[in-house]
Amino acid sequence: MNDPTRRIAALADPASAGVEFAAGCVAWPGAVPRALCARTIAAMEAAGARSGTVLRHGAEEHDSAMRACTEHPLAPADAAAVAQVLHTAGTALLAATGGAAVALDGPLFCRYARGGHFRAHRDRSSDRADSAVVRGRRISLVCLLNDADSTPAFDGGALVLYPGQRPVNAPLAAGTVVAFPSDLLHEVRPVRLGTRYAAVAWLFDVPTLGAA
Ligand SMILES: O=C(O)CCC(=O)C(=O)O
Ligand SMILES: [Fe+2]
Repeated sequence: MNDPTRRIAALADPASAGVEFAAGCVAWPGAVPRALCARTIAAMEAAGARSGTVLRHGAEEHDSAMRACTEHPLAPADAAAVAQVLHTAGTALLAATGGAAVALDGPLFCRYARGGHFRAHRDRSSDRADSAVVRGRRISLVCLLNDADSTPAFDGGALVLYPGQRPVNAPLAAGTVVAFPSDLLHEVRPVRLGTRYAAVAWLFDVPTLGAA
């Protein structure tokens, strides 16, 4: 058995465990143990698949020119450990920047086959037709579950962020958690070979739900 607890504890201090690779963007290498990555990929392959959508003015649309991947709904028990690591990482980043009450949306477990991609977009919406959860997104969290050196492996599929003048490639190795502001422009470049597996989640502002 792997021991995610030890890794989560290491995330409690983002300054020591995380690397700020661009303004406001932090990576925690090895936050999700490799064995958990492999188990999650197996669970994704065993789960159903639906083609990925994009949210436009309150509606989920299929647009494979914009986003080509499949989403795999895992049983809560299979998703829980990865979700907890993503939640802990996002909370650590928010704590460092002064955060409000937030909750986790996701994770979504996404599979990008050869040619799969997600063109430049922002995860946080300002369209009032979109849900409060999407309008309230503060921190985007991504954990790649495999990389060029894993089995299965893939090539291409870089996560490129646009925090300033120059694009920045997120340091995505299997098990690394990357956190960045949800209003930051970013894209997943096309997968050239193999299959890319990733977990994606968002911390969103609870007050924007209007329930408080
Ligand atoms: O898989 C990734 O690296 C990021 C995916 C993404 O940007 C998204 O799902 O919104
Ligand atoms: Fe995104």
